[in-house]
Amino acid sequence: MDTELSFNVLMSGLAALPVISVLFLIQFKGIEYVIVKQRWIFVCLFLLPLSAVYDVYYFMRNWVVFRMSSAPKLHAERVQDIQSQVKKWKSDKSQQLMCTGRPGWQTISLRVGKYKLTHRKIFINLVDILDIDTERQTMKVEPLATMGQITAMLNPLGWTLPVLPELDDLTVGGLIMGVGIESSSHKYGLFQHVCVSFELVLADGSVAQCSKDENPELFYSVPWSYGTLGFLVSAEIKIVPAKQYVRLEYKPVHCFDDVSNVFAKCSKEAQENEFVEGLMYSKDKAVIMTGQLTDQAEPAKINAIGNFWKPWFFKHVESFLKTGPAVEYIPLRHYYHRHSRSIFWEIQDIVPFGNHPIFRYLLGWLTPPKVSLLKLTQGEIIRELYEKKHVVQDMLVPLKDMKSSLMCFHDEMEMYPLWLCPFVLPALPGMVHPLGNQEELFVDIGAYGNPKNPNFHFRDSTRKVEEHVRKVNGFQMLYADSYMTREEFREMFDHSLYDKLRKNLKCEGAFPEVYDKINKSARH
Ligand SMILES: Cc1cc2nc3c(=O)[nH]c(=O)nc-3n(C[C@H](O)[C@H](O)[C@H](O)COP(=O)(O)OP(=O)(O)OC[C@H]3O[C@@H](n4cnc5c(N)ncnc54)[C@H](O)[C@@H]3O)c2cc1C
Ligand SMILES: NC(=O)C1=CN([C@@H]2O[C@H](COP(=O)(O)OP(=O)(O)OC[C@H]3O[C@@H](n4cnc5c(N)ncnc54)[C@H](OP(=O)(O)O)[C@@H]3O)[C@@H](O)[C@H]2O)C=CC1
Ligand SMILES: CC(C)=CCC[C@@H](C)[C@H]1CC[C@@]2(C)C3=C(CC[C@]12C)[C@@]1(C)CC[C@H](O)C(C)(C)[C@@H]1CC3
Repeated sequence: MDTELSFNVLMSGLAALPVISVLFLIQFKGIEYVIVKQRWIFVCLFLLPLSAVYDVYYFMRNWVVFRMSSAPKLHAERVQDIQSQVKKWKSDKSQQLMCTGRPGWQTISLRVGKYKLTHRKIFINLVDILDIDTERQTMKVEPLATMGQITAMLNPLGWTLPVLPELDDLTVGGLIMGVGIESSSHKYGLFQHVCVSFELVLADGSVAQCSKDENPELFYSVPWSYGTLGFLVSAEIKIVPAKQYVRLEYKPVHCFDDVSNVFAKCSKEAQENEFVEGLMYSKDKAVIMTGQLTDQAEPAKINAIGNFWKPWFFKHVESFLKTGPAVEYIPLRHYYHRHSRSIFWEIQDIVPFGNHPIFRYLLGWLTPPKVSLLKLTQGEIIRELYEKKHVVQDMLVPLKDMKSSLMCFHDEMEMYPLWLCPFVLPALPGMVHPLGNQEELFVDIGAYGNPKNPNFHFRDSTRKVEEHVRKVNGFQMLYADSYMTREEFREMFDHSLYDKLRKNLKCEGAFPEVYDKINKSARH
């Protein structure tokens, strides 16, 4: 409690600085100019120090929990607490639907769900790593454990997750209930495909375990269900041996056709390539990267890209378009969190000079600002600006349709860099599976930034891309804005098993449907 109090006092103290500078600027330039164009002042003076305080607080809290070895013991108690909250909701005969109590601003998604204001909040305080079983090669974790926390713990022990989505603050619960992907997904599938079992608290307050052998229908329906079948309270996830470095090969490509050809070839070589990723810098310029885990590195080629004074990763990769193909050895954890420091390339809009060596050496150690704090403090003007002039979309399309999909993105939006990440989609039951009954290679095309197409319209252009994705039997990631109607959404995502389970588990009246949580009008 004392720590919480000092944390709050510190936050209020830090708040005073930027308020004074912002007030000073408003005198001369007007509020909108200051908020939008000079966001870096607020970010550098306020959010960066605050993000560091936030990190230190959680680091100390985790350290205490670990020292007291109390996490596994507390798990059962905390699950009981969640059960009693759900049972209380039931006995109240509440008309409200339920959602998790995690505030919308804390999540790694573009918007805040409006339902957080009206639904009954169930507080899930489950933040710990419970067990690592190196014999069975699994780890048991609670849903609020983050990717940063998991790599910090697992990698020094010589283990890692086969699929480790790169932003430090992504949570296990969010990645399972939503979707998680990484550059190893062409080999292992999505985050859900490296999960072995789930433990959930259901709408009647009971606890259910599920895996591919026990309660399989529930197991296959949980991913992409966005908390609408029950509350996740733990998950068992596969782990694999880690090595010290990733041997990363940069392959620059200078022609549109070659982008998809080289990318497809590398993605199909799952035995040779542990990691495959592409960054596309214009219609005909891209760098395709392939990586292998290794303990032997050529010392002259080691590059610790995660050090705060190093250039942003996407800028570093771009330089190979000029200098030609190359190989580097990157420490494993630096590789995993390679896009964290520059929040992919979103940071360049927020701190435009952030990649300048002077900034990196002086203040780089404070970056990145926490996405949650940026979200909390963005205000209405920036929110609207991001809605109308900025795109954040990840479209998952079959690899065979990659070329037409890149063309569609180019025609509708013309925005670069684009993130290209291959993944294998097994033919398993659930909301998301390939059209036939054979596993298929897909690619995630991630577009984050400001479109250059002068005819871009945030709703119309996104709807055209959504239409293309449905046509090729692809999927939209749902953490960003979706403009689909309910019918279009049902056409994209297979609801047959989901509908059956919602009926069996008496979810109507307890949880909203996925569409009611993710559609544009449900979010602010
Ligand atoms: C055997 C063992 C058991 C453990 N058991 C538990 C446990 O029961 N419960 C538990 O919560 N933790 C547990 N931990 C994890 C421990 O809290 C982390 O190892 C510690 O938080 C990070 O230390 P580090 O010096 O390796 O991180 P660093 O290498 O200094 O971290 C670098 C960066 O990683 C990210 N990061 C690091 N830690 C976190 C975090 N906690 N959350 C988000 N991002 C982070 C941040 O971006 C940070 O800047 C255990 C660790 C070990 C080795
Ligand atoms: N590389 C990648 O794969 C990336 C993935 N993402 C996306 O970010 C999101 C994850 O962000 P994060 O902030 O971790 O998660 P969120 O808090 O945004 O949670 C995402 C959804 O999962 C539900 N959920 C979370 N925990 C539980 C739980 N314990 N029980 C029941 N439902 C739960 C939430 O329900 P509720 O609404 O009730 O809170 C919400 O609908 C995912 O949607 C993911 O696709 C983003 C960036 C990169
Ligand atoms: C599948 C993969 C790799 C997805 C990567 C998605 C990231 C690029 C997204 C996730 C959250 C995200 C939408 C976010 C933003 C940028 C793009 C992010 C980081 C920012 C920081 C942009 C600036 C905005 O003012 C605001 C702070 C609200 C958001 C927060 C979420």
